[in-house]
Amino acid sequence: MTQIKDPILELIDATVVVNQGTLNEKIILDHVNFKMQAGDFVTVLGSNGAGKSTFLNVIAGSLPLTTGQILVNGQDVTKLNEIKRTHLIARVFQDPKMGTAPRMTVSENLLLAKRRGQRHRLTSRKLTSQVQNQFKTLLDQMGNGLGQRLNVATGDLSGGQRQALSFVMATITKPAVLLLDEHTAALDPKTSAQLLKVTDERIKADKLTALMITHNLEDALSYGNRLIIINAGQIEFEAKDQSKNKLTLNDLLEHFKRY
Ligand SMILES: Nc1ncnc2c1ncn2[C@@H]1O[C@H](COP(=O)(O)OP(=O)(O)OP(=O)(O)O)[C@@H](O)[C@H]1O
Repeated sequence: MTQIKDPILELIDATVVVNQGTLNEKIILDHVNFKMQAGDFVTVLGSNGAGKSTFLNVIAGSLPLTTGQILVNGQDVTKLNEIKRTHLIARVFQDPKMGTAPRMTVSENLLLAKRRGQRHRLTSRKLTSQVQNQFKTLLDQMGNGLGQRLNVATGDLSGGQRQALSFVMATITKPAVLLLDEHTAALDPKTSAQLLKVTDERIKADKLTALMITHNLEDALSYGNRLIIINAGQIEFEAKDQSKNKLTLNDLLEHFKRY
């Protein structure tokens, strides 16, 4: 008998209505039911305005649900705001400037990230050589010279290095759920491909549970064990494991023709 594992993330009838009671009232997340098991890596597709960021926003807690529930590791986090969810959920945005403090050095930013969700996280900026070495090892894995720039102000990094740092910061505490919001979209093709490769390696190595929004259909096919398409605030299509592996670019293009 196969054992059914408890989900890491669960959305139950998750709904967001904006401008309620006005002429502009609109359902932007429409009774979404969704579960992720440990190690699931879901690529998220959808046209502009489909509701992809809304989906990630409600999971992160930056947008409250109007009705419904969100559970992480079985804990009801529906009423917790974004800050109170940071020990469970980490996010990397499209803009390399988000998520890092420009005047702080690379290692100071990493130290803050390492202490995320802990009390007294601002007590000291001092780094032991052990922690410094740990940071260097992590950054060297990014393969873009970041490991040589531990004492450089983050604002002086290239966009690609800064985005790689944001990714390391988001994953350093092995969050229960990792949200990637088009995190490679602002990078040139080579840098983007490199960050995607290490993203995939880290998700697999640490068995992270991750959602990645992308507009790149090939990336959505190449990465992850699940793929979803959001339209009008609903999950309209889902493919998993073998059925995802069988999907082709043409299948996705056909799907998008309907919108
Ligand atoms: N706080 C809000 N108040 C009002 N409308 C909102 C709010 N947040 C999102 N919307 C609307 O909800 C719809 C979905 O937006 P969302 O940003 O989730 O789409 P998206 O799929 O991420 O689009 P894109 O690919 O362009 O980033 C859009 O029509 C948007 O204008």
